[in-house]
Amino acid sequence: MSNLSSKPYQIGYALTPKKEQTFIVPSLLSHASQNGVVLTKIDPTKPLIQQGPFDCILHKLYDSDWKQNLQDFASRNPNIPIIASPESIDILRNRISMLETVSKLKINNTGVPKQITITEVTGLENLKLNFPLIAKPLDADGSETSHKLHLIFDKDGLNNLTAPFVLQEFVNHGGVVFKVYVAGKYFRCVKRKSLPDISEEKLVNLKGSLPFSQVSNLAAAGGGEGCKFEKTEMPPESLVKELVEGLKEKLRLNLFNFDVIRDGKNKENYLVIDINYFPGYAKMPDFESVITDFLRDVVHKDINCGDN
Ligand SMILES: Nc1ncnc2c1ncn2[C@@H]1O[C@H](COP(=O)(O)OP(=O)(O)OP(=O)(O)O)[C@@H](O)[C@H]1O
Ligand SMILES: O=P(O)(O)O[C@H]1[C@H](OP(=O)(O)O)[C@@H](OP(=O)(O)O)[C@@H](O)[C@@H](O)[C@@H]1OP(=O)(O)O
Ligand SMILES: [Mg+2]
Ligand SMILES: [Mg+2]
Repeated sequence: MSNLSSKPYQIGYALTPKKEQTFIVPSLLSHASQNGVVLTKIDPTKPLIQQGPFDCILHKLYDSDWKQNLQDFASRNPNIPIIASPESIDILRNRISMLETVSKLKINNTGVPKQITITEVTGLENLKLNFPLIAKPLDADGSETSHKLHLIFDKDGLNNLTAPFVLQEFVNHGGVVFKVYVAGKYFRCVKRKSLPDISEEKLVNLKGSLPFSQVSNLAAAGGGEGCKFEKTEMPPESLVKELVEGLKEKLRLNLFNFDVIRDGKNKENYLVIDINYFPGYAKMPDFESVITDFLRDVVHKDINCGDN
């Protein structure tokens, strides 16, 4: 189906200023408009039903007024797709529910690191986890603090953390993380630099904790430290595909990415460590055509966006 000779599809978007800056770029706008897709900014503080008309809504905002605004729009316009339903997005805003989805898939050789939630910072003596650990804020709500993680080398490193947070076992994985970007029918796995392995010998000399933030973004452009990074094999395509299909179905989401690491102790085993709603697609090659094709598929109902 083509709309190139008829009216273009109107996609309303509601994004944070940061997301708008990185995603709504001239190359996307021009590729989309050449292919019959126009992206129009929504004012999230005003009723959606008074804006538009839209053929589809694309958003990454979480506050309750916005959710109400979306709901009012959806009940009046049940046939207009919304990317994505707040209920699905909320699953990814909590680092426990996020990874529970992976465990439920029960895919061979694929799991998540051992992790527990800490709601108060007392009584942390008998943790059934092995050091080193990573502390991650429980809420993955897109704030700067939600990306502030700590490597914890010993018991002392557990002091001065702000609850609630997740304590996750650090898994040696050869310093490379695989990021799998999903946009509807499309997916692509890329390599990024990650934290280096921590051997038992090294761990003896490491004390307390070490803060870090968005380590994989630092190497988004340049790759890793030369040869070893280049030589790192990608995970099997069949496994990536199974994860993509499983997560799309369980989460009822079409726009997300997830981080996967290969267990250094057992190289058949893969662990999913993070899933993000509507990540930084502009870092992906051909992102303009991938996103435009996806939006056209959604308007054509070739892709189901959930409830409406
Ligand atoms: N359990 C783990 N074992 C080893 N390395 C890990 C583990 N968890 C996280 N990492 C490393 O820390 C990085 C950041 O962790 P994570 O992806 O959970 O944080 P984030 O702030 O949600 O990241 P993003 O920017 O992708 O949203 C990962 O990309 C990986 O390099
Ligand atoms: O652009 P946004 O503000 O959505 O930031 C997202 C960021 O994209 P950007 O680095 O291009 O900005 C993503 O990076 P990649 O995984 O794709 O590398 C990832 O960190 C998401 O978790 C972030 O979303 P948040 O968790 O903060 O809501
Ligand atoms: Mg991550
Ligand atoms: Mg994340």
